[in-house]
Order: sequence, then structure tokens, then C-alpha cells
Amino acid sequence: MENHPVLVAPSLLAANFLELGKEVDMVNRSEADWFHLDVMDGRFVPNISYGLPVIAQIKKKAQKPCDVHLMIEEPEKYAADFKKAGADILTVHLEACIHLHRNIQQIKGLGMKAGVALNPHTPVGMLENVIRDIDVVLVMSVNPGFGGQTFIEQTYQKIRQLRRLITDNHAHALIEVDGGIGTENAGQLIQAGANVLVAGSAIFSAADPEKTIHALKTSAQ
Ligand SMILES: O=C(CO)[C@H](O)[C@H](O)COP(=O)(O)O
Repeated sequence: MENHPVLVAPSLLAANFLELGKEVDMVNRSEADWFHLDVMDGRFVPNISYGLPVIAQIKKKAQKPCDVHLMIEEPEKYAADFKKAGADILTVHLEACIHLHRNIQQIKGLGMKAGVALNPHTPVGMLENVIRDIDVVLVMSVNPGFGGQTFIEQTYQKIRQLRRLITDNHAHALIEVDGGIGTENAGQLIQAGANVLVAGSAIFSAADPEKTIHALKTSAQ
């Protein structure tokens, strides 16, 4: 069993938006580590979620870092706006960036942690030349665009490969996994080398979301 701390990032995509303030309070009270905020543009992914004004409102109440996952084309056009809205960690998709190295430098230059997300079909080897520059690798364990999808089993092998790439390059990036995660697969993901578990439906559809967050936090024990 790996002995690095497990971080939990509830995905507000699955929250009750009519009660958003209460959902943010719940995450603040819980053992969760980050707010995971999914931005979709209807172009990079076949869905549209929420954007800058909603994130700015969440930021006013959030007592934990805001981890913003951009599922959008041309993310470089909006990086400064997401910084202003309150993003602490800004993740762009490798598949959406023609100049990934430049995009990473832009995010860090704006004072945010830089993340790079990989779609399920994208090999981890594509990160070899930037792995030392980034703070987070977001491994999508479903095809991005929707919550509530089935976890892709191939993800375990991908996390093991990524852990090797990080170790071999003496890099510090955290491995974050997103999609179809719950208490049933959390332990195995941590064992494979993941650091951060993103969960939407498993947390916000649970009878007791705080208890589920606790179960995810302690899934490696
Ligand atoms: O990025 C996402 C979708 O693109 C969501 O964060 C992810 O799917 C989490 O939702 P769930 O835990 O319900 O699968």
C-alpha cells in the first residue's frame, strides 16, 4: 500500500445547484481537500456546464482550494479570467493544447498550480517533456463531459505507468483521477499510485456525503 496522503476533491457537477451554498458548506465542513469545478464548453466535450460567474460565487464561500478542470477549446484565452474568478489549480486538456508547454507557463505565471488532463485514449508518455513542469496530472477514468459514467478499468494500468514516469523523471506532480470513482474502487486507485480522488455522484447522491468523503479519504487504510 502506498503511504502518501489521499486527497479528496468533490466534483460540484453532481451538486444540487438550487442549494449550492449548502453544498459548499458541506464540503467546507467535511474532510475533503479541494473543490473540483468542471467547466465544459459544448465544443471540446459534448456538454455545457457552468463557468466564471458560478466559480466566482463558490470562491466567496470556499475554505479549500478550487481545482478548476477546463474541458474547453483554446483554454489560453480564459486562463487569466479563471485566476480572477478564484482558481487555485487550473487544469487544461493536453488534447486541447497545441502549445501545451506555453499554456503551462502561462498558468504558472498567473500564480496558479498547473494541471494537465488526459482523455482515456491519450498515452501517459505524451507528458514526458512537461512532467517536471506540472503540479497535477488529471487522469480521466471516463470520457469527459458527463458525471455518473462507468469507470474505465484500463485506468489502473495508466496510473501505474504515470507513477513510473513521475518517479523516473524526479517529478513532483500529483496524480488525480476523475470519473466513476466511489468507495468500491478508491482503494485500488490509491494502491496503483493515485494521490487525488475526484468524485461527484458518489458523494452528492450519497445519503451521508460527509461520511462518503471520510470513506474515500481512508480508502488506502
Ligand atoms: O469531469 C467530470 C466529467 O467530465 C466529472 O468530474 C466526473 O465525471 C465526476 O463525476 P462522477 O464522479 O459522477 O463520475
